[in-house]
Amino acid sequence: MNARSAEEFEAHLRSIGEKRYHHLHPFNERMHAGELSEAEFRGWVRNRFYYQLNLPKKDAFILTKLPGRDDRRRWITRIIDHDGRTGDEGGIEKWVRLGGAVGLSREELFDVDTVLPGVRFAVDAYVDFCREKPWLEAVASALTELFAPGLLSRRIIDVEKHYPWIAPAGLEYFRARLVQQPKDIAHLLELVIENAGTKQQQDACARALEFKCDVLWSLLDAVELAYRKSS
Ligand SMILES: O=C(O)c1cc(C(=O)O)c2c(n1)C(=O)C(=O)c1cc(C(=O)O)[nH]c1-2
Repeated sequence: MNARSAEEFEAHLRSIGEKRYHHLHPFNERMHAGELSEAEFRGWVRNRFYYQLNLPKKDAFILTKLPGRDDRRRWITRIIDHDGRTGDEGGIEKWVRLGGAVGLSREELFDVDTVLPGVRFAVDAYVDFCREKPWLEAVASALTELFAPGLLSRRIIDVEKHYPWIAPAGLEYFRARLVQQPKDIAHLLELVIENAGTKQQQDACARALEFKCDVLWSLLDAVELAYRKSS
């Protein structure tokens, strides 16, 4: 089979997100409708923090595999965006502030032994995927970011509207991501579309994106199951 054209390939990748991205998950739908209890919201922030903590690690695995210096120079900004550097607190610290806004201490957030088993399983699978797979597939697994800006914009609006007990300053993480994400998305698309030259490589990238949709979906499944009863 022939490889898809660049346009067809990108359209195919986007069609996967339209069907399988976690904006469709019932937990996210309830978040946007204002239906989450405080315990559910707090449970999400606490468990999603494990994902946040692991993003720079999986990006570091990918960094070691990227063949070109220019791409490594661009990729390394993803690690700094989360870990921060002098004068820039970074995304992990912003998530700690979100934790504070929903009543979670720094100690509770960093106590990763209490992360839900399903969340740990999903996030660890993502890190392992990025450690083990060839760089093209590992990079492609981040393509869920293509669909994040729409979700994040809605999240900022709907959380401010429906959850007045959360101080708006706690949402700074999401506002910062909206500024940072376009450069990440441009780089991801460039790397994947220019380097997946064969049908087999394109299919492997599509499967990586599907796998990542499953990671995000499973994370929310675990949170939904654990906290729904306590509400
Ligand atoms: O809140 C979200 O819905 C959401 C989703 C995703 C995503 O689609 O993977 C990311 C983020 N946020 C995010 O903030 C982020 O920094 C990020 C990095 C990555 C990645 O896989 O490299 N995904 C995401």
